Amino acid sequence: MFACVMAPTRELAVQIAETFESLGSTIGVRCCVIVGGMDMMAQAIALSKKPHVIVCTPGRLQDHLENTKGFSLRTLKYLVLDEADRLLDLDFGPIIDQILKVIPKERNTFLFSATMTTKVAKLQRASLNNPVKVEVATKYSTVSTLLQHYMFFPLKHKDSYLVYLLNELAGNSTIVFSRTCNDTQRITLLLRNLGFPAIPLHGQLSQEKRLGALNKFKAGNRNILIATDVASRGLDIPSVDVVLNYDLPNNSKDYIHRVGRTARAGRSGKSITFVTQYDVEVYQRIEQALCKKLEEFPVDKDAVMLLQERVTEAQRFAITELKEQHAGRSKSGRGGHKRLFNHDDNDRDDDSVQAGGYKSKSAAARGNKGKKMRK
Ligand SMILES: Nc1ncnc2c1ncn2[C@@H]1O[C@H](COP(=O)(O)OP(=O)(O)OP(=O)(O)O)[C@@H](O)[C@H]1O
Repeated sequence: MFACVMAPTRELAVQIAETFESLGSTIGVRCCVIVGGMDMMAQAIALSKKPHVIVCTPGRLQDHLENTKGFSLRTLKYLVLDEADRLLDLDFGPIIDQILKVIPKERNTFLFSATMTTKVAKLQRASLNNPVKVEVATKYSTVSTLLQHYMFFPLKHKDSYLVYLLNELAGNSTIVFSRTCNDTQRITLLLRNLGFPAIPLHGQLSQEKRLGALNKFKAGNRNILIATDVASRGLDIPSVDVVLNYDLPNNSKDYIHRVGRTARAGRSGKSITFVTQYDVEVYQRIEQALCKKLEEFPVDKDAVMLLQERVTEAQRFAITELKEQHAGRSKSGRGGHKRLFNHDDNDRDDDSVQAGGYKSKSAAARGNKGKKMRK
């Protein structure tokens, strides 16, 4: 083992491993990806073949260190932490501490992130000797090709504004960030009921579904990805035109990472952040961190209000469908399975998307009331 590259999400680890694999034959490097949600045994076999590089998420790496016979990091020369500030924070920190105890002190450590922690206690985790800091900018900066906007409206109209905006932006490849797994699923169902090609990505989907969603979005089969912050860091999808912050990010760092999913490598992109009466303070802190005031996105409020009736109806059906999914899960006797959404629910994505848009059971039951909304 030569190098270990760690990333906070499975999707990012897989992306990094794909880059190594595509370079592999040219540079003669064998890489192995070790992330949660995949078969431990297959990974153990891959590790036994002594790859030069492993790309991993911290939890699964720790799992292998503890349980896979013959596997250790004693010969490690390079440790890379991608999205290092995230890996060093409280969620992952204790696992990283454990891992660092079993790797050589004599090594090169690389920390990468668009936002880096200044907290000494966190940086101490990485046990650096003679560190060198390379900084592109001292403040949180975004690229000039990214046009950033906000929209301000009352909370009760949030879904109508989302639908209005997606109609306005039809044809663009868009990531919509929401705060919770449950709401991510609800918004997806709501949009599908209105004919939008939306697909969810969140931590309560199986690993297969998570990667499947990402691949469908990348391939353009669905051009609206509804995601939690699991998609906010590191993912490099060149086709993303727009980032919508349906819910505000928890802090300005997360804002930087989310909007960084568009306008990559010199391309242009757009971000629009939803601000309701309850979000003003957090939003102002984000603007302060950016050192700039964003422009309001122009909205035809009358057009938004005209959508309200159909959006309300679609909301009702989305809630019913969510309940159906929960009930289906209990009936199928998968009580021990702690996922909110079972595999069958998500398989419907393949079965039910037709040329005219998604047709759920509930949508089918109400006939053409669920007709396509997009222009
Ligand atoms: N020197 C370069 N010349 C041309 N393209 C580049 C160069 N460096 C990176 N790119 C391209 O820019 C895109 C973004 O690169 P990458 O994903 O490494 O960025 P990053 O700094 O990790 O971003 P983030 O951490 O915010 O996701 C990729 O598509 C990559 O191929």
